[in-house]
Parts: sequence; C-alpha cells; structure tokens
Amino acid sequence: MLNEAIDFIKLYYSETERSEEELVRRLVEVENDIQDNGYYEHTIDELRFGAQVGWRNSNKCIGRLFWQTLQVLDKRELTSEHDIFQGLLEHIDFATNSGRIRPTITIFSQRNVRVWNHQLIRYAGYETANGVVGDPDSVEFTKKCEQLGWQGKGGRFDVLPLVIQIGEREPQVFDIPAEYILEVPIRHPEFEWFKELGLKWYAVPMISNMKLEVGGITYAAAPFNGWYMGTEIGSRNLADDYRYNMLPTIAEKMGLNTSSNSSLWKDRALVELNAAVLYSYKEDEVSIVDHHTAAQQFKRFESNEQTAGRDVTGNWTWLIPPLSPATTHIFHKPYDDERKTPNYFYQKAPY
Ligand code: HEM
Ligand SMILES: N=C(Nc1cccc(CNC[C@@H]2CCCN2)c1)c1cccs1
Repeated sequence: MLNEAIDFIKLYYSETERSEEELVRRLVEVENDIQDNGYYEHTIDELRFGAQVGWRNSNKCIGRLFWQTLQVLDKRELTSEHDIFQGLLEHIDFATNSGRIRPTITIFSQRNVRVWNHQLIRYAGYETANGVVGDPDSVEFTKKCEQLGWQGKGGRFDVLPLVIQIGEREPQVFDIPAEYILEVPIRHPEFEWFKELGLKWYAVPMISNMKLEVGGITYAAAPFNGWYMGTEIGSRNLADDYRYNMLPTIAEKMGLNTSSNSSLWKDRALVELNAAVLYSYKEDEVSIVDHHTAAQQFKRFESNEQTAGRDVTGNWTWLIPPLSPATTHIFHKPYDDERKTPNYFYQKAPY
C-alpha cells in the first residue's frame, strides 16, 4: 500500500501544482499513518481527484472527455444499511436531476460495505415455462433477491430492489420508491405502431458492482453514473437475442423480408430501434448521446490529453460502438490498453 500511496500523492500534488513543501508534509503524514495503523485516509480533495482520474484512466470508456466534471458524494462515514440506502437514494436523485443527468460517484466506507446490484436501477428477469420474462441478464440476481425475501411482480420491466451488505451480516433488501425512478417510453419519430411494442428503459445507468482503486485503497462500494450512449440500449439491451431480442418483432412490423440475411432486415430494424431510442430520450429531455457525437467527443479527449502531455490508453474492442463502428475514427486506429491507477475494476461478486 505504501508505494501506491506515495505514487498517488505525488501524482496529485504534481497535477494540482501544489508546492514541494506541501507534498513532503503530506508524504510524511501518510507514511506515519501507514506505519502506525496500516492505513491512511484520503482528504476529500484527494478522493475527488482519484475518482476523476480513475474515470480518465478507464480504457473501455468513450465518454472520458468530461472526466473533470465528475461530482463526488463522500459518504465514507455511513455505517448502517439504512443510512447507506438513504445515501443511494440521494445519489439517484442528485444524478437524475429530472433528466439533466449529472455524472456522479458516491463513495462509501472502504472497509466492508458492498452493494450487490450490478446497477442501482435495473430490470428483473424471471425464468418461466415459456422463456424468460424481463431482462435475462438479471435472472440470477433476481433469484438472489427472491431468496432474500423480495417478491417480484413477474413483469417485463420490474425495477429490482437495492441489496446492501455490511461485513458478513445478512444483506438488507430495500425497494426504491417509484418517484426516484425516471424511465423513458420508447416511440419512433415516423412508425406510429412502434409504441405498441410497450418498450421503455430507465434514464440513468448507475454501475454499482465495480471497485475504485486509489493510492492503494480500495473502495468496494462506489456507485458511479453517466448518461447512456444510445447504442447501449438500442443495439444491445433491447436488441441482443439473449437480452430483450426485439429485432425480429420490429422487422416483422416494418414488413421486411426476415427469411433472407441478405435483405439486411436485422440491420434495418437495428437502425430504426436506435433512432427510436435517441428520439424518445431527446423528446423527454433525458440526457443521452448518439455514438457519432460520442466518438467526436472522445477525439477531443484524445487531443486534450496530448496537449496535457499524457498518453491516451484505451480498449479498442469496447471503444468502438456496436452500430456502424467504421463510421467513427476510433475504428481506424489502434489503442494501447495499458492499465493505469487510479481506476475502476471488476471485483469478485459478493454472492
Ligand atoms: C458521462 C457519460 C458517459 C458515457 C456516455 C459513457 C459511455 C460508456 C460506454 C458506452 C461504455 C461501454 C459500456 C458497455 O459497452 O457495456 C463505458 C464503459 C465504462 N465507463 Fe463510461 N461513460 C460515461 C461516464 C462514465 C463515468 C462517469 C465513469 C466513472 C466515473 C465511467 C466509467 C466507465 C468504465 C469503468 C467503463 C468500463 C465498464 C466495464 O469494464 O464493464 N464512464 N462508458
Ligand atoms: N453509459 C454507461 N454505460 C456503462 C458504463 C459501464 C458499464 C456498463 C455496463 N457494462 C456491462 C454491460 C452488460 C454486458 C456488456 N455491457 C455500462 C455508464 C454507466 C455508468 C457511468 S457511464
């Protein structure tokens, strides 16, 4: 921990242009804390810098242009499941902001808090005699919630409860009040029949199962959100045949020839589904970005980093969008997938 701590404090003091004396004073304090108690605490400023640089270092993220705008809610002092639940509701409300989404991270005590959810708001999945109802990606977690006493309604879009665990205690289950959940019904700018599909999606993606690593300290409960890129919903969540699998239905309704691949019926349905998602979020004034704009913003990020004298690292296979990837500059160049810290990482599931 000592080496990571020293490297992080040096990075922080150099990038925030603090004096040599201030740096030395903080290094001595941190080294003493680690020697005496095997641990040290980040100041709120160090924590904010660590969370923002962690985003800047996220190789799979196309949205990094705005890394310095990340809002940080410091909830390290909370110690009860109930207080942490209230902290998560505060995050949802602050981040949602009635649709003008604010990229936000809430940091809970690094010691022993875990949020079991993949995202703070996500739909349940139920295995039934004739197939899965809801989100197939949620089937396992939905079963876990039901084992813990939660009762789902068995619908296509049931919002899962928050599951909070402290240490080895029994995890606590909390339903999110409906007024905290902003959703967008999906309709199409030209196809009147589209709304009859009964599709909707939640406004804010809030990842709650990754850990934030800063200067040798691991924050295992640090949910963060941005806004969606339209393809995540239109090309994956509603399109994958192992998610909501909507392409065949949409193609039928469009009157396309679904019996031959070469009619490109899947591609035509995909484009219309993505157009519908972007149209619906914009009409409801919920933040969203299309993949072309997102790629242009990423290009600006790359040039900003160049100017700052930093090498951009990235994961090409995740940075290219799943719709029309070769229409973006990202597709046509390589990226170095070197892992830097601070950063966000996967961690062992708590169940
Ligand atoms: C502000 C708008 C943002 C947009 C549009 C955006 C976009 C994306 C997209 C499209 C992905 C790929 C997701 C997937 O394919 O499943 C991604 C990945 C990622 N983003 Fe961003 N992002 C944003 C903000 C953020 C913020 C605020 C953070 C953290 C503070 C962040 C950290 C990450 C990380 C760690 C990944 C990789 C996740 C994984 O490995 O599964 N992003 N982002
Ligand atoms: N727009 C977003 N999308 C996003 C970011 C990170 C991770 C994820 C979820 N990725 C996992 C899914 C499920 C399998 C493949 N993709 C989505 C954001 C979520 C939180 C901040 S930005």
